[in-house]
Amino acid sequence: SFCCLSSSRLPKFAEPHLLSLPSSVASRALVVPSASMQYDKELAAATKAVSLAASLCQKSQKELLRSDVHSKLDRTPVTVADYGSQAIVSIVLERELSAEPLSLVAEEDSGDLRKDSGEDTLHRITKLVNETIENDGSYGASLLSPEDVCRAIDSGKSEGGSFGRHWVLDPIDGTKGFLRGDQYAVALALLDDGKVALGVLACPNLPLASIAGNVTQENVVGCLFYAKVGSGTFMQSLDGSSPVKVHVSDIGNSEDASLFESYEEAHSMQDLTSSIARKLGVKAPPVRIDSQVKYGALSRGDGAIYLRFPHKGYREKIWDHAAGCIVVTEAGGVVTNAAGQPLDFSKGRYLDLDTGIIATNQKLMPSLLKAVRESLEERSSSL
Ligand SMILES: Nc1ncnc2c1ncn2[C@@H]1O[C@H](COP(=O)(O)O)[C@@H](OP(=O)(O)O)[C@H]1O
Ligand SMILES: [Mg+2]
Ligand SMILES: [Mg+2]
Ligand SMILES: [Mg+2]
Repeated sequence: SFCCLSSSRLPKFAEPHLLSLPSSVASRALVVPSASMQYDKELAAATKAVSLAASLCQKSQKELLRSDVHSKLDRTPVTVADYGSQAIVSIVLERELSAEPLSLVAEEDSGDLRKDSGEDTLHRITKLVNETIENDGSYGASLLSPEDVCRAIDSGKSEGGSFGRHWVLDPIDGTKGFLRGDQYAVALALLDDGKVALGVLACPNLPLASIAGNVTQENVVGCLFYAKVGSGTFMQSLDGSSPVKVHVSDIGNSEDASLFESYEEAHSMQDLTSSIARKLGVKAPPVRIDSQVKYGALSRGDGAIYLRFPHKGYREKIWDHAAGCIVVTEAGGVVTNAAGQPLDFSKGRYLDLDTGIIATNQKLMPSLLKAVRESLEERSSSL
């Protein structure tokens, strides 16, 4: 048995305003959307897509068998839920926004599923996707074939770039956390001329109440964060409670700050992050969480600093940060590279990044940047 979002429980907060106008008004060519209405239609579609994908992931996480885990060429894991989530988001965006051509930059592709060895997996993914769409009920009963599912996954092959609109998707961010039964996120953002215009982050295992200090009494889990440029960041429960506006921590004394980093030791140089924490006088031990859930938790002030310093040679992908970045910045935070410059999402599928990503509030940023600079200098002189 499992629980799925019914369409009536899907979030309704971001319906396009034009839909409620008489058609004579809606069809008038010269209706210029006000700043607050801009991207409303896209945000509604993104929220629906991510909510459905999250329900697919929740169902799959419960049923997950070892055999559903595969290794990609880069030896990172991928599951039926990663593929299924990507297919769902692609299909929902396509159906909800059919007026515009869809450019999607997404992590997975169907290469392995189209091999003989992938046939069984593809069938399980197709079943998951069809069940999720059927449960939602808003797209009738037409069943998708395995080929439809592969095509939906492969619409994520766009290269992005600095012109026009591109959706950016991580169907499951934190696959390793997902496999452990820990934190993971479905992360979707829209780039417009190289800048993040909106972001939606589903965090199916994140408690609704604060996880500050790494403890929570709350047993209600499943959060959805969304942010639109210039409009703030909101959070609601994944099953559709009314949204609340969130804000980053207002801590100004770094000693009281708590610090997030990757759960996976291989994803960040923890000797460097502990040197930074020492310089800042941070008292609490770092809180290790998988995926962009760190950005979500930061946006509501559960912690004050996120440090990410991958080992040399690792190239960060835009889908690992685009949604999280706008969720934090619209909540009043700052996300930069190690030198304090904003992240540049306009360079294609990869972030053009030298060293590291840091996120915090405005008050702590100057001392954080100083600690980062000193720790990096000490490191390079000791190597
Ligand atoms: N060696 C490495 N260094 C840094 N990041 C890595 C990495 N190997 C994988 N990753 C990325 O780290 C993401 C998870 O983030 P986190 O470290 O915050 O939990 C992974 O996303 P996926 O799980 O979507 O593949 C993957 O893109
Ligand atoms: Mg991956
Ligand atoms: Mg990822
Ligand atoms: Mg992923």
